[in-house]
Amino acid sequence: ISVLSSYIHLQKLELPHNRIRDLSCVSNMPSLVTLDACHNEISNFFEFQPPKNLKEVKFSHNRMTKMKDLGEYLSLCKLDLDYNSFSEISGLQQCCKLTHLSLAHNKISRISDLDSLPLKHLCLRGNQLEKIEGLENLKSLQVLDLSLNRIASLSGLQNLHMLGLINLEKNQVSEQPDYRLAVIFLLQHLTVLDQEKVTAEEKVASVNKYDPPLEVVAAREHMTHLVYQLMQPQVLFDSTLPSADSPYPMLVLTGPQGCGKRELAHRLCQEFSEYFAYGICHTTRQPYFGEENGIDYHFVSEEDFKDMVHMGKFIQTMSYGGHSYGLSREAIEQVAQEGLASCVHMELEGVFSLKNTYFEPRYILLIPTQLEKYRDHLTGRGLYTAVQIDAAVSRVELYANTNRQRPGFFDNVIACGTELNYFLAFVALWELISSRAIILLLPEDKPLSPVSRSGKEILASPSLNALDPSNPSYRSYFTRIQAELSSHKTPAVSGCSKSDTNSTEVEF
Ligand SMILES: Nc1ncnc2c1ncn2[C@@H]1O[C@H](COP(=O)(O)OP(=O)(O)OP(=O)(O)O)[C@@H](O)[C@H]1O
Repeated sequence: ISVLSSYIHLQKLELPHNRIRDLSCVSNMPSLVTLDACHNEISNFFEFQPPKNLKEVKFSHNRMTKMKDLGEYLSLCKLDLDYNSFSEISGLQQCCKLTHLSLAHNKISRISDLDSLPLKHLCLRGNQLEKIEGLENLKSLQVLDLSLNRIASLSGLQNLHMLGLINLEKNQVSEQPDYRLAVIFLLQHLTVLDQEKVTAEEKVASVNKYDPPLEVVAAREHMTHLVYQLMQPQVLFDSTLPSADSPYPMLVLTGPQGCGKRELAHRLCQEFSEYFAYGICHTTRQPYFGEENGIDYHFVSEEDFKDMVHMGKFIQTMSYGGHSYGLSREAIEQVAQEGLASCVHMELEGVFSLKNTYFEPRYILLIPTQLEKYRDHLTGRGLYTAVQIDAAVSRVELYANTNRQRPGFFDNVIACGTELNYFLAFVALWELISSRAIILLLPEDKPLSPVSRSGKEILASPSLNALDPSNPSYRSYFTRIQAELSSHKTPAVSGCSKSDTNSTEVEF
């Protein structure tokens, strides 16, 4: 084809299906924009002077073995090198306009050197790849074909946020169970996987499998307990039986770990002992110093807990910090048989679960408003590792979000977080209950006030002690803040309001 050397104005050159070995004539075509030399016998890679505007090159089905630096081919946008014998990707770093690259059916065993490219389409079908690597920075990648390789894992696919189409057919990984759902979950913008459209159902199923929303987890958990319960001989829990007009009264205090809800629950049951008793949950964690079995929790082994689940004993369960927690039907029934309402505390997931049951508790959210103080408080307890503290603090936003996004999900919200706020939270709770704003279903004939003492006496109680679970009397901690209180007016803290004007950090 040396005769073509005189065609110096050529912009488009198509030479497919010949026996061409030498393309040096292209050096005389400075205006060339597209070059198609596929199905030839070329073994030299780009052996010609770079035409300044060369955008598209097709060299598929040739005999090339080694890539070289294409730094001078600055306009290159599309490069088709399928069906050659390349074993390595190299020399493309400077091709700052390369958006389409195809190297299908070569002998490439590693993805390399593509980092800085603005690639939108990449095809490496039919190579010898064993893992997905070197793609993390290809933020513009929209189409990726890695089919017919030896890829065994999906790792390396994360961060490809623009990817809409991927083909991983004929790799080991595509044989794995739930492979489709895993890919769809990793690549949230995917529309086509392995040449099949991704359906809306698959998208929902993938999220439900790998990051299920709280409702889904709760629904599954509820179903499990219900099925196990139905498999047992039926026992009538008559004190808590649902009835249309008066559901059994229950109060659930919820909020992140160590926010003070447990202390408030105990305190409430002390002060309103004619109305409330503490619903004792089961847990598989070890008791902290000062905690008593049958008062704070029923402390049980993992095995016993599992047995209880299988015997349908629980209304709800939850895993938190590597331990299991559960509220049993019997715990509630015991309180109910004494003619009392149950007061329990639990994490948000527990609330979602309870909402599936026939119980109709009132839910009060206690939310720390000042994250740093909450963190200090958890640290000061000396019970938690840094990871546990981070986890607890990070969950505050989950509570705040739930409250913001689901009006009415909690019956009341009380700000807490500092010791002073714990006190204020109690006062708020006390006011809510006294005014019957939350427990609407308590018997009307009982006068609603703290049974033992007046409000002032509660504050002045000498028996009250520090807020520290390792202290045996930590359930009463109010004296410690008395001094602080004397310099404050008792504010009217009510549900859904922020009690502390300085506490502006968490919006709920
Ligand atoms: N049955 C349950 N379902 C869901 N969450 C529960 C249940 N029982 C307890 N929890 C919650 O699990 C978390 C861990 O409980 P644990 O008693 O181990 O923590 P803690 O450090 O003493 O904190 P807290 O003072 O909030 O109880 C707490 O937020 C607690 O309210």
